Amino acid sequence: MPLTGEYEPSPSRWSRDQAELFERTGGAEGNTLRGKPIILLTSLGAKTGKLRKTPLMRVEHNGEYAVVASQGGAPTHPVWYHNLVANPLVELQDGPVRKDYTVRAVSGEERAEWWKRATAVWPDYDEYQTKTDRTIPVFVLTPV
Ligand SMILES: C[C@H](OP(=O)(O)OC[C@@H](O)[C@@H](O)[C@@H](O)Cn1c2nc(=O)[nH]c(=O)c-2cc2ccc(O)cc21)C(=O)N[C@@H](CCC(=O)N[C@@H](CCC(=O)O)C(=O)O)C(=O)O
Repeated sequence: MPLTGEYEPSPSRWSRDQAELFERTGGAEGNTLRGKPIILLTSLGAKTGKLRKTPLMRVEHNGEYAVVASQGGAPTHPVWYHNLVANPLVELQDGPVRKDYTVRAVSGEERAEWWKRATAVWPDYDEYQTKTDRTIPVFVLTPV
């Protein structure tokens, strides 16, 4: 059941423009960052209940995805992190395919496994982790 609500564009122009181009073209355009594939995550705002759309690196394995709340190694989590904690039902669009997923934060061995997959796509995640004391959260999305 797709998420319903009013879309609230991100104040981050870079991310908003890519999210809107990706969605407008059914994932045919705006689908990479420095040549690496991205996905579009739609989450429900933890405070506003509005639909938030966030482009993130595409980390996929056997139909599940991981999203990494890195925000470039900033000292705080990206705000969308709080949406996934509060509302662990999201939509993820990969190319033209958009599906519903349940979300869970992973830790320990499972996180290490997904972290390896994530850095295989986007090696910069390792560098981001050296820039901050916070453990960068990794969420795994399982199709509903
Ligand atoms: C600017 C801020 O964005 P953010 O949610 O912190 O997310 C920051 C970034 O992670 C986001 O811009 C990502 O898209 C950046 N980004 C990646 N960011 C990552 O963290 N990881 C990635 O792998 C990643 C890849 C990527 C690829 C392409 C691209 O264009 C951007 C990419 C934002 O949208 N703030 C809103 C609030 C958004 C929100 O969700 N509000 C909640 C409240 C949440 C709460 O505070 O409880 C609500 O509506 O209720 C505002 O200030 O009004």
